[in-house]
Amino acid sequence: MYLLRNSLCRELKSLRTTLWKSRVGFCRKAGAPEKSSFPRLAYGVTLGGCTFLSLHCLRTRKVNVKCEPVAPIREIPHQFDWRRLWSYLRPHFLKLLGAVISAIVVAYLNIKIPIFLGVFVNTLSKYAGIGGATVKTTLREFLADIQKPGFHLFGLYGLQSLFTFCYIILLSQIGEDMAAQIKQDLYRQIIVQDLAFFDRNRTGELVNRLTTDVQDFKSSFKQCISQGLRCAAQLIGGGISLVTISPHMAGVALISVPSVVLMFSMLGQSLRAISKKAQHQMEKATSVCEEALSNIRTVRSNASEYHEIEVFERETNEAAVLAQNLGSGIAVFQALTNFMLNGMVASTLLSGGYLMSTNQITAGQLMAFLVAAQGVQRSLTQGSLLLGSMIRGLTAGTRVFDYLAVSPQIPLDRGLSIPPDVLKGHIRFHKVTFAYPTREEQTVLRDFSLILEPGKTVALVGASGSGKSTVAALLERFYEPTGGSIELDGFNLSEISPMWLRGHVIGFIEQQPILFATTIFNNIKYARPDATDEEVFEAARLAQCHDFIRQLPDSYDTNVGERGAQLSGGQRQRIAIARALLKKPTVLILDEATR
Ligand SMILES: Nc1ncnc2c1ncn2[C@@H]1O[C@H](COP(=O)(O)OP(=O)(O)OP(=O)(O)O)[C@@H](O)[C@H]1O
Repeated sequence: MYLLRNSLCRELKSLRTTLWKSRVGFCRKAGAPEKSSFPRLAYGVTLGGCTFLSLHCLRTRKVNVKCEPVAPIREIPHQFDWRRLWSYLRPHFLKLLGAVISAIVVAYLNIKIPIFLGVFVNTLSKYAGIGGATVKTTLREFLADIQKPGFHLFGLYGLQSLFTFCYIILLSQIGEDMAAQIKQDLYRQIIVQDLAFFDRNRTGELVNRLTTDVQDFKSSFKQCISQGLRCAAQLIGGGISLVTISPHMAGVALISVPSVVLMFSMLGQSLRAISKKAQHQMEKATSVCEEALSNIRTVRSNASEYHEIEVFERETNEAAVLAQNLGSGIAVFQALTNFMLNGMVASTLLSGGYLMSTNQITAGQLMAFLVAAQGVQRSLTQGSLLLGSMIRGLTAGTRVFDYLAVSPQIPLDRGLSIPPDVLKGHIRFHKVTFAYPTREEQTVLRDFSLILEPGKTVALVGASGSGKSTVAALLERFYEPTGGSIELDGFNLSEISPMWLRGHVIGFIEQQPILFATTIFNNIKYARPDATDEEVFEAARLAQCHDFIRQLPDSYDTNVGERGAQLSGGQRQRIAIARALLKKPTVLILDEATR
């Protein structure tokens, strides 16, 4: 303990000396005269479990500005938000209209084609059994006769292909644009959320929203518009042409349609609930593997590989069972639909045969009727298949839109910034009370008061879990106090823009600093992308990491690996310190950054 304390003191002293030497650079940033600048440059609010004690816990004058208690995160809706969907579709309205019209035209042509096919077959059937005429006469007559119905039929086939091409290409463009926009909005929405949001939601789940859910939603949207629209139009049109060709046979054939529609709605409801559960479970399984893989060192050092495999297997098996339940539901639905549809065709043939035997309809009419009935049957089969995709899409869409509807309690860029000549770095915690939003029943700070004078190095000391990091987190405005107030140079922190505060005032080095999987140079520059190379090197020198970086084979271009895994813990911390120093912060917080 004693040694640890001494070594920490040494670290802090050396850092303080370095900072002292660099005071000129910091002064300029703060816009203050060079001589008096160091005091305002930094509070090293060193937050350590066993560091030396220099805690100012003062009861100070009453403040007027009172922080509002943190409101609970807004309840998110769980109904599909059609209005939001429309907001994404509106910019593509013309294309969507084009796609819808093309799909309807295709459906209309699909209805018309059997009728023209019937005429075509009737013309062909005239030549059945002609053997006495000369080949030449027969061919000429045949060509003259068949020309018109043939031209119509092939014309319709051509148009059908053209409009199919149109709606597919238009829907593909709309779907891709919309998915990209949703992804971007979702990412923008997620990344600005309060830390409480990230305390509540696992990374794997969030990544799932951005990838799988958006993908599912897009595919389902495209399918529903193209096939769904075509199915519906064909169903209606097919029904009309069946009635037109033969009302009697149509009556027999369409008898099963209402029951299929009824089944659609009844089964759809329960299938959607199963789908929601299955997707949630799949997400859970992904989170498990994401967490294990991203913390592979911890898994390995605890020899927990087999345990992780077991957990993953359990979660995926559960997901598979739920997915199978969904599949079974869809299978039952499709089997019933097929049975009804086949029954419909068989009864149509029976009644058609009878009508033909009594000369009430021609062979061409029966042919036309059968093709139209087949179209209706195909539409219903496709509709039942579509149902699964639609359920998946609606569930995924609901989850994506739910997240889009969540707004952060602490908007990132709203609030005031203190002019450089006013900014001194005087900090005051006044009777601060705080409980983490995810654990409201546990008060971490109660009536906590603290004054931090500019130019002082203050250490907070306390047992593990006593709230030292929490003080730093509140100063960073990661969370809002539930009571009391925090002031920076007399301004209530809750009125100050968090973005400005974190970007210009506070340099924060976390307890376990994380680096990005890029070069050391980029990691340091991350804090200030506009910094010059020299400034980056200078920050590294201040953090005493310049020398060891130079000794690495690729020097500043060394890739640090995922989360900085290819560096030692101490090296990671020093690079994180350099990153914080590059901002030339007015207040520097070291949360046991140099253990
Ligand atoms: N994100 C969080 N959500 C809920 N509770 C939290 C969260 N972070 C910390 N806590 C709880 O708040 C209390 C204070 O935690 P804090 O990290 O401030 O302690 P600390 O004094 O910095 O501890 P240490 O010296 O071990 O770093 C602890 O009981 C901890 O369990």
